[in-house]
Amino acid sequence: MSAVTTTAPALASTLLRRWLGRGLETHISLPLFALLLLAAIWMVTIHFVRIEHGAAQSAARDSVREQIDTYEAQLARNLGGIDQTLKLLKYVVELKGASAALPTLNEKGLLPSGLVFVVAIVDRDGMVVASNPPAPLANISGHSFFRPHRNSDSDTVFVSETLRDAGKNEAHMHFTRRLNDADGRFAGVVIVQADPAYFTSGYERSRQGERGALGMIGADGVVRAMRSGDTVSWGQMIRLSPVEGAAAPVASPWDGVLRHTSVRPLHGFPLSAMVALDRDEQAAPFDTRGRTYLWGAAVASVLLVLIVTLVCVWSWQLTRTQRHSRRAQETFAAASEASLDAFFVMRSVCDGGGAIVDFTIEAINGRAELLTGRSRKSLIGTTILALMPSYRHNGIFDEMVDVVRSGGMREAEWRGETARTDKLWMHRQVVAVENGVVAIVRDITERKLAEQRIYHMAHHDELTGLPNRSLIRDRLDQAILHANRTSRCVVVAFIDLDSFKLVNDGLGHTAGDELLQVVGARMQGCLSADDTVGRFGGDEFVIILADLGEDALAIVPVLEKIRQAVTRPLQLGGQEVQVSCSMGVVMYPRDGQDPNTLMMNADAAMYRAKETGNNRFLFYTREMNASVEDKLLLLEGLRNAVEQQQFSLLYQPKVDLRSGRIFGVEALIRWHHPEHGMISPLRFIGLAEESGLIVAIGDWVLRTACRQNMAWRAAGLAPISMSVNVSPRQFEELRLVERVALALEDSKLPADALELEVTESLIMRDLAQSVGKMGELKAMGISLSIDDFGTGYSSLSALKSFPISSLKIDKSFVSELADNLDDQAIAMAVISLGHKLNLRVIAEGVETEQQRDFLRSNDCDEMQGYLFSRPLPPDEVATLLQAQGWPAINTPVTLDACDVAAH
Ligand SMILES: Nc1nc2c(ncn2[C@@H]2O[C@H](COP(=O)(O)O[C@H]3[C@@H](O)[C@H](n4cnc5c(=O)[nH]c(N)nc54)O[C@@H]3COP(=O)(O)O)[C@@H](O)[C@H]2O)c(=O)[nH]1
Repeated sequence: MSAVTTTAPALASTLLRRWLGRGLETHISLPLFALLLLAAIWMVTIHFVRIEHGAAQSAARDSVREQIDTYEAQLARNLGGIDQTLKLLKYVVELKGASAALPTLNEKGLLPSGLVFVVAIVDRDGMVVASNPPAPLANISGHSFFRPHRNSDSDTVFVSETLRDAGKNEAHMHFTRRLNDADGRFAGVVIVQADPAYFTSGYERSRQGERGALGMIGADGVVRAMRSGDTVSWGQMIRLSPVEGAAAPVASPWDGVLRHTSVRPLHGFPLSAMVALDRDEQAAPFDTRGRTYLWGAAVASVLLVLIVTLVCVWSWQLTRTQRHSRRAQETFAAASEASLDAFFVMRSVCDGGGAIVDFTIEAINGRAELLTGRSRKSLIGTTILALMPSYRHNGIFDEMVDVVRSGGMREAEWRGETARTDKLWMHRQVVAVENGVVAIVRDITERKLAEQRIYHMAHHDELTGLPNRSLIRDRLDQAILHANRTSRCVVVAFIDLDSFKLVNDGLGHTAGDELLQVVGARMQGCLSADDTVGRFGGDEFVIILADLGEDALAIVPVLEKIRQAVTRPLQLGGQEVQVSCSMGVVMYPRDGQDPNTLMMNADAAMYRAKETGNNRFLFYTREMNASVEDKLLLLEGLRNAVEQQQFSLLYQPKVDLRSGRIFGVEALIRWHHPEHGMISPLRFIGLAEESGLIVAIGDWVLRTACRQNMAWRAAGLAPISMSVNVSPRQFEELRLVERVALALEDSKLPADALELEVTESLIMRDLAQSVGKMGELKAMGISLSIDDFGTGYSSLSALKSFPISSLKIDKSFVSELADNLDDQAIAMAVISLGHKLNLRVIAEGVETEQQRDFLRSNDCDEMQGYLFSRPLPPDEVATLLQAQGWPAINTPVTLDACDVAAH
């Protein structure tokens, strides 16, 4: 509530300020001003119109007065003359008689012109007795002008109404006086007859206009003569009081037209003079001026309205644009304040020639203060080069100038250069605005570091931190490019650790990992910063030495240093371990033109180094390529062999050392190459393993061996066990258990007649998983045996957990049993160990009787070797079994060739 009460006045004040502010806006203030101006214009105009109106009335009044004066004088003269004639005529008639009067007067020249007036003498009976000009005798006693004189002895002049002459188109007025005889009795009348036009001849069109009127009115209100324009009229009844230039025009009774009218009685006559000026005609000049004023005001008003409208529309648009712009600026300011980006609004500073020499900071946001470590106050007005002198040389200033010149936007990332920002990565966006640029700067350090981390992870080996295969390849590409540009050489060394497998399998993965880390670090320690050592995979390393001369021998000391560094003993899990390495060395461009060829050749040289005894480096030679090519050819052939069923199995008997009887056989594969003849599994099992072909091949071996065993049984031979070798990849394959079950099911061989031989190293790859899988197989009734026992490093505790039934002493220990005390000790230890774990122990590779005797005397359970039998085809195994006293064979014991691919 308090918030409401406290904010209401503030709101009202804001609204008032905004309203006043709006009022100041042109499109609002200008119309108000224009309204005032319009009112003023019209007030002045109306004022002038009124002045004109007054002037018109005043002028009309003056004119009427003047004209009535003139007209009155004119009438007075005319009427005076007429009356004088009447008086004279009366006098002469009364003196000399009617007949002599006119001649007397004519004689004296006292008669008025007969053209203008008709003078007549009428006797008491109304008979015209004399006239000038002469006229026929007539009686006028019935006329209106006769009776008043007969009935009254008044000696005043009588003015008759204007009458049209009978039978004529002419009209006349009659001015009469009474004639008396000597006794004063009525003796007749003297008459002066006049044309009414005679009394209106003073009409001036120029002064009275077309509709002005001038005339003479009888005291009875009847017009005697009146002219308006060209028309002379009479007889109208006009009851007008005598007026002297009335202030206002009045409607004329005869036609209703407004006229300024003046009526003035004529002294001595029952007549009045009248002048009436048409109001419109009189006011015409003034009205014209008034209209001019009005037109002027109207035109001025329209112009004013138009101009104001245009200005208002323009102003409104301008204001709207400004308001939008202001809102946009406010929004921009608010947004920029809230933004995580720093904003710098900068105006170009130009020299006299118009070239941009600097930028002045005009506005910034809070983020910009944080970024620069300077206050807004200190930044605004500062030039960018004063703030950041380095921008002149690092391209940023040139970029800003370029943005101003060509418009648009530029963006880039760069590393800070000030003490405050030298650890920061920033992204800038420079955008052209009017008279300058806006720079939007974002701190992207976190993103950059993340990118670097991701890049490092993607390009480095997690274990050793060394460049991984992808970065090795990249560095090699760069080194080759550089070598091409500078005509220099690059050396690539492919390094494989000797006996790493022993450490890894024997001491565990952790020890193996540690070994790789130590060895990697030692190799790195032998090289300069420009050289590269990377982990290619497993226990393989690659070294790239760039920018070298053509003398390959010059790098021998480096290679030797690496070899010695690797072979230095190290402590792993409390044990001193020593490994060596074999290196294959190639030189670009001598040994290959591209990275792939170089790597392949280095690999070939490394293998040759291994073949020739390990712990050495060998430079690549052309002949080494043959083995690589061989390998490729072999792989190709192996694929064909799978498709074209080029395999067969031999079976090597396993003999009980105590009874000397065969109790089982080991299935051993053979490849019958169509061109190269028989190929040893020693040559192709590894390749099949590498290529994955071992899965299909192993499956075929398993099925064939099971079926063969059942074939012997079907032939009536004694049941024996069948041992099948399972390679690591085959063992790890997800469907191994399923495949074994299928082989047993298809062949109907009892599970306890099948033994799978796996190596120690295979189990140790993933102990838990291996033991689990072995457990599943054992649960099916299948036996498991550890092949080549003694060459790996299974711990006793691990060995205890293996669900196996026998150990096979590797033939490398058996071969020198007769002379080598170490081998004897190992063989005896394995036998003892096996028995302690309730396992049977079998020795392989027994070739001599001494070996057999040693084994027998040391309680070894079983043996296998050339001494008893080489691996044999099925029928020969059958013969051997038969020879042991089993019944004669009555069915064939050799299986048809089986389709590997079909399985
Ligand atoms: N995964 C599979 N591996 C197989 C399969 N078949 C064979 N192999 C493995 O190939 C290696 C070589 O086998 P091979 O050439 O068949 O040699 C075996 C025997 O011929 C040989 N042997 C047997 N007795 C003696 C002897 O007295 N002296 C001597 N010098 N050699 C002898 O030993 C090989 C059997 O070894 P092992 O398997 O360890 O018992 C070999 O590693 C085979 O395992 C196959 O189908 N799958």
